[in-house]
Amino acid sequence: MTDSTHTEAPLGVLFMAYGGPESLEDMPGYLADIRAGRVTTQAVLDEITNNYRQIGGKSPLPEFTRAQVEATMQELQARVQRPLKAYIGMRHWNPWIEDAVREMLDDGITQAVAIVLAPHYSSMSVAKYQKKIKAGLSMNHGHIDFEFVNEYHTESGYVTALANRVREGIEAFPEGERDDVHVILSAHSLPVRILREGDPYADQLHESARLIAAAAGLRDDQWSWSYQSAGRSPEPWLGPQLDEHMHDLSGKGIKKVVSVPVGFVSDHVEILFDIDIAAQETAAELGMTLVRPPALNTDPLFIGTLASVLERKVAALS
Ligand SMILES: C=CC1=C(C)c2cc3[nH]c(cc4nc(cc5[nH]c(cc1n2)c(C)c5CCC(=O)O)C(CCC(=O)O)=C4C)c(C)c3C=C
Ligand SMILES: [Fe+2]
Ligand SMILES: [Fe+2]
Repeated sequence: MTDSTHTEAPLGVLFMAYGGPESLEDMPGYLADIRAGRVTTQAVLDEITNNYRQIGGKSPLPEFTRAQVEATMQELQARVQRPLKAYIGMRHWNPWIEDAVREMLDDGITQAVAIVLAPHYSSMSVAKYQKKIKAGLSMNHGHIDFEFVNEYHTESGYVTALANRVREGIEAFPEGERDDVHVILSAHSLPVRILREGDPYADQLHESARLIAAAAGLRDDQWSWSYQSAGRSPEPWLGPQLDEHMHDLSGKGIKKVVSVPVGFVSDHVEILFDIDIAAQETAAELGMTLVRPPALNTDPLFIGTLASVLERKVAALS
């Protein structure tokens, strides 16, 4: 296809992420959005604000997202003939997805690809981001042909990058101890009801975990699965939770642990507080050594994965 068949506007590339507060003053509004109108008690607000205070008073997620977008766009534009333009939209905070969509319409974008910086599909995550795109289009009475990346949990670059993190974590222990090191792969918990609803989230996570463990050359008894960061709502959430799982492993005599969250692609509060502070406290109580290698952030293998899945969607539009 020649360039003359395309409109003059570039092809839009919309990157979506969870969003994070840029200061502690943002916390009430941020939580109100996440909790979708349900009342947040002062105690919960204070607890979560304090968690953010301990990781530096703001979320590093917006900054990591911008760095991931810049790196991915460089690689994607080098592979694709058409001019591209990147947009960032967050689900729970500024810059909102709906505003990014309005900007795309203002720029005259007619075709776009969209991706969430979360590799696993769920009706409670990726589907909600996509609904916000549709809401943005409808509130602005506009139309853009979108191709959506739904998931990328088995992509080889993503799997290899995390397997490298696993090995890096194990190698943090002295050589003679490495056979005794146990690897915990984890992801954000969701309410148990998603299983009855046929949601693919749990299956996709387990598939990623098996591939990562195999790529890292782990024995079956050398790794296990756990959920983390369950929300504060009364319904049951998928488990085991990281804290109880660590107690269980400790009871079996495991005292050296590497923690690799596989559902998050950058460092933020669910890692920097829930693992680096809360789980480290549990480890200290249990006499365990816990090593947590860095998240994927701008790892070239991960950025290559994002570029590849987006490239396929761009091709589907051309
Ligand atoms: C797969 C689903 C989810 C991912 C991934 C996820 C990432 C994520 N979450 C936070 C911060 C918070 N999440 C909170 C609640 C919450 N999170 C999810 C799902 C995912 N979050 C759910 C279903 C809920 C419960 C919402 C509700 O209705 O109550 C909260 C609020 C406090 C709490 O309930 O714990 C915070 C804060 C970050 C930073 C993040 C990173 C990508
Ligand atoms: Fe969340
Ligand atoms: Fe959370």
